[in-house]
Amino acid sequence: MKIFNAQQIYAADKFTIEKQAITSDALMERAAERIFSWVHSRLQGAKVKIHLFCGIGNNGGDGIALARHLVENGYEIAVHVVNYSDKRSKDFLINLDRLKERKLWPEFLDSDCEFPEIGHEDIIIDAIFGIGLNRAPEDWVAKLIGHINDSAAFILSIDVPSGLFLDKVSDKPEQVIRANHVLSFQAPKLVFFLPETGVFLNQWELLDIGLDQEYLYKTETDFEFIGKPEVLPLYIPRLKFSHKGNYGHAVIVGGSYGKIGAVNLAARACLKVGSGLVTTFIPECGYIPLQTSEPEIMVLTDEEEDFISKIELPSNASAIGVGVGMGTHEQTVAAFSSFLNDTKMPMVIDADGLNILAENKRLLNKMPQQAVLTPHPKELERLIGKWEDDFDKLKKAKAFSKKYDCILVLKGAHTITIYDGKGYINSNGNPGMATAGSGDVLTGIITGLIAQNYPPLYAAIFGVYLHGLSGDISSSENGYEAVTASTIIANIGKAFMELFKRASPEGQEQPQ
Ligand SMILES: NC(=O)C1=CN([C@@H]2O[C@H](COP(=O)(O)OP(=O)(O)OC[C@H]3O[C@@H](n4cnc5c(N)ncnc54)[C@H](OP(=O)(O)O)[C@@H]3O)[C@@H](O)[C@H]2O)[C@@H](O)CC1
Ligand SMILES: [K+]
Repeated sequence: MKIFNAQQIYAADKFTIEKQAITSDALMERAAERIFSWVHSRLQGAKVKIHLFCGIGNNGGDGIALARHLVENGYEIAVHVVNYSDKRSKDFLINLDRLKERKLWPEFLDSDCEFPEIGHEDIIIDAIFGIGLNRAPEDWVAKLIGHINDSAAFILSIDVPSGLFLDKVSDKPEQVIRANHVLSFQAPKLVFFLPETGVFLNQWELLDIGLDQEYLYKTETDFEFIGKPEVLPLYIPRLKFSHKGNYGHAVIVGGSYGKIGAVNLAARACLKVGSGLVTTFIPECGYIPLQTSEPEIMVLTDEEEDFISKIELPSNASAIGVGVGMGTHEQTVAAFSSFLNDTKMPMVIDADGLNILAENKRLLNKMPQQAVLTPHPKELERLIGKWEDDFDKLKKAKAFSKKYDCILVLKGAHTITIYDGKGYINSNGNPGMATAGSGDVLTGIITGLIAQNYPPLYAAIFGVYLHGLSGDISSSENGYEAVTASTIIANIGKAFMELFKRASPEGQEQPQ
C-alpha cells in the first residue's frame, strides 16, 4: 500500500473533485459520514459525552460536519472551536453554518479562555490540526493539547493526531495529541511508523473516502506499507519435479567462542525457509555442538579454535549470510576483508560483519552488488553516522544505500527496507521479538531466500514480513515474554501457511 506525502494527498483531493465533478465540501461530507458510521457502529447511541475539539481548517471542518451527524442521531456533544487563526477554510465555514442551522452553537476557545472540563469517561474527537500543520502551535494551543492529553478520556483523532507534523519531528512532544485511535483518510501516513512519531498513537485505521483510484495507482511514492497483498506476489512456488539442488546452497559464516548459537539460529532459519542445502563456516570450537544438534546442517571449520581467521566456502555455495556472532578479532577482520575481495556472491551482512564494515569503511566499496545489510539502530549509526531525527535517518540511509548499491534493512518495530530511493515499511511483528537471536533468525531467513533465487530486495522485503509473521504466531501461542528466536524459527512453517489463507465471506481465513 502506498504511503503518500501531504502534497500528494492535496493533489489527489483536487484531482478527485475535478474528475468526479463534486464540490470539496461534498468530499468533506463523505469523510464525516465515514467517521460517523465508525463511531456510531461502536457507540450504538450510548449516553456518553463526546467533546469535539475542532480547528478552523479542513480538519476542523471534518469535526464540525461530524458534530452535525452526531447531534442528529441523539448523541450528547460539546463542540469547542480552537480559534487559532482568523483564516477559516471555506468548507469549515459551510459546515459551521449547517451546525448553527440546527441550533447548535459551538464554544470558541482562544488564548485567554478557560479550558472545558473533560470527564475521564468522556470521548474526545481531536480535529484541531490535520495534515496542514506547518508550524508549532501557539503556547495556548499547546496548553490545550496538554489539557486534552491529561484528561484520561479516550481520544479519537481525525486523520492524524493534532500537532504531529508529517515531515519532521516536533521538538516539543507536549504539543502533540496522544491518540488512542486515529481514523486516517485513504492511506496511512509515514509518521505512524517511525519510532519518534509513532509513539503519539496507539492504533490507526483507514477510512476510504473514494479518492480517485487512477491518481492513487499512478502516483509514485517514496514509501510503501508492506502487508500480505504486497508479499504474496513475491513468493516463488516450489515445483513438483524439483530436487534440493534447485533450492540453492546457503552458507552462514560466523560464530566465535561463546557465540556459536547465533550461527545455529541463522542456519536453522535458512533451512526452514526452504534452502536446499545449508552449510555453516565456524571456528573449530563450534564443530561438535552444531554437528550433533542439527543433523541437516553441514559444518565447515576454521583452523582456529575460537574465532574465524580464513573464510572458505563450499564450491557450490549460492548465497552467504555473514557476521552473526562472529566477533571482531583482528584476524577475523583480515579474513572478512580478503573474503570481500574474492567473493561477489549474493550476501547478507549482519552484526559483527556490520561492525567490521563500520570500523573499516574502505571495505564498503568491496561489497558485492545489492548486498543486504541488516543493522539494528546502533549498528546503523556506526555505518551512516548520527542523525538529527527519524526523517534525517531515512534520508541518510537512502543516500548510503545509493552510494554503495546495497539494501539496508533498518530493524525496528516497523522494519524499513531501503533500496533505490524507496522505503518498504513492514506491517507485522511485535515487541516479543525484541529478544536474543531474533536478528540472527532474520539473517538466516533472508540468506535462505536469496539462495533460492529470490532477488535480494524481494528476499529482504519478503523475509522481514515472514519473520514478523512467525513472531506474531509465536506470541499468539506463547505471549510476548516467552517469544524466543527458537519459537520464531519453529513458526516459520505456519507463517508460510498463513500467507496462503484467504478471507472467507464471514471474515474467517481459509487455506487457498
Ligand atoms: N484528501 C483528503 O485526505 C481530505 C482531507 N480532509 C481533511 O483536511 C485536512 C487538511 O486540512 P487543511 O489543509 O485545511 O489543514 P489543517 O490541518 O486543518 O490546518 C488548517 C490551517 O491551519 C494553519 N496552520 C498550520 N499550522 C498552524 C499552527 N501551528 N498554528 C496556527 N495555524 C496553523 C494552516 O494555514 P496557514 O495559516 O498556514 O495559511 C493550515 O492550512 C486533512 O487532515 C483532513 O482532515 C477532508 O476534509 C476531506 C479530504
Ligand atoms: K487531528
